[in-house]
Amino acid sequence: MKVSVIGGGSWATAIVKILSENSRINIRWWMRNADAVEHIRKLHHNPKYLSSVEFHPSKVKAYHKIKDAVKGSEIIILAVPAAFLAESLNDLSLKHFENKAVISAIKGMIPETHQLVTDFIKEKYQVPLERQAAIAGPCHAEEVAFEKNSYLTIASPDISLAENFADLMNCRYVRTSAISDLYGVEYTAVMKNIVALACGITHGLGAGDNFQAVMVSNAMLEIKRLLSAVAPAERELNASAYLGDLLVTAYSQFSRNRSFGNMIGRGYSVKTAQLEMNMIAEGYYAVKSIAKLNEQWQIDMPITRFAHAVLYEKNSLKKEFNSLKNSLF
Ligand SMILES: NC(=O)c1ccc[n+]([C@@H]2O[C@H](COP(=O)([O-])OP(=O)(O)OC[C@H]3O[C@@H](n4cnc5c(N)ncnc54)[C@H](OP(=O)(O)O)[C@@H]3O)[C@@H](O)[C@H]2O)c1
Ligand SMILES: O=P(O)(O)OC[C@H](O)CO
Repeated sequence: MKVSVIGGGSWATAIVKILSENSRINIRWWMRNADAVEHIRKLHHNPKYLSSVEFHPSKVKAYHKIKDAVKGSEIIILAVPAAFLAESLNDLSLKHFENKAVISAIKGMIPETHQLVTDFIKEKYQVPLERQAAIAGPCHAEEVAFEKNSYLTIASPDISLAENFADLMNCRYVRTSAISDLYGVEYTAVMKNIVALACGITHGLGAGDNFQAVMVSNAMLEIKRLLSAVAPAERELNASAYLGDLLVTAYSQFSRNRSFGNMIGRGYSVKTAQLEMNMIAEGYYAVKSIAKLNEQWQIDMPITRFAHAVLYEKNSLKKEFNSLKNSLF
């Protein structure tokens, strides 16, 4: 089976590693960086992300032209930050997606349209949601590189697609399961990045573990209100695809969003924090989309409101922090 992976960052690299464990799969891997493609072809490592991971050339072929990477594959996995997805897929048209399953590994929203990734793919490339799935769960790329035990949940309205893809990703150190709650896991993934960013900001401002625990508990309630309003369904929010994903991002040393927020809380500008990070904090873009959508939804979202006020309204950090403190319980 041929599987295309779109993206050259940490998560794409981790996904290629996981899929390489499966003897049934050949991987066609696209990234925008031509030098990195050459490096992988010659030296079998991604030079910039998870560079210790080695790829077997008979299993993994790297491409710089996206049309070559998707040729003949049955599954396309999207693993670029949401802000760069439209640009990355620019050379593809409807025919490149015909009869293929599309799996989103992205935990963000399309900034220009404020769409979930699967809605964007449905609208632009006419791939119905039943042919799409999302990869969810608490799993940092860096830990995949070290083969630390991890759990992923694959969500699709077509449960057999979710189960089949979950089966492909199951390996010695990754255990997978399948659910049907596509929108639920996508919105949760977007929200947990916003929450981690806000946790980072408050930590940078001097808040401790006590406050963070209150933030995370309130965040679960914020997520619950959001999901009840925009994607009502029966779901187990304590499952690892929801609560677990929130916890790992809010607490892990590997969290980009938390680190980014922490720098903002310590007084860095957005530009400086982005330069310092060298990786993408999805939450930065997601805050803007969720705040915009909430102008219509009108859901009580104090943590999103706080992050938006600090990042986009340039309000006083201290004033916004005080107002956040008064909104939590
Ligand atoms: N990292 C994780 O542990 C993890 C886990 C689960 C889900 N995710 C999700 O996976 C998605 C990808 O994140 P990531 O962690 O792999 O990101 P990352 O490691 O920060 O890599 C960023 C990627 O974006 C590309 N990029 C940067 N600026 C760009 C631009 N202006 N135009 C086009 N491409 C650009 C980079 O290409 P160059 O290297 O060429 O600059 C690189 O391939 C995100 O939605 C994230 O939430 C990540
Ligand atoms: O945990 P972070 O902040 O690195 O976010 C990246 C991904 O969204 C993790 O799920």
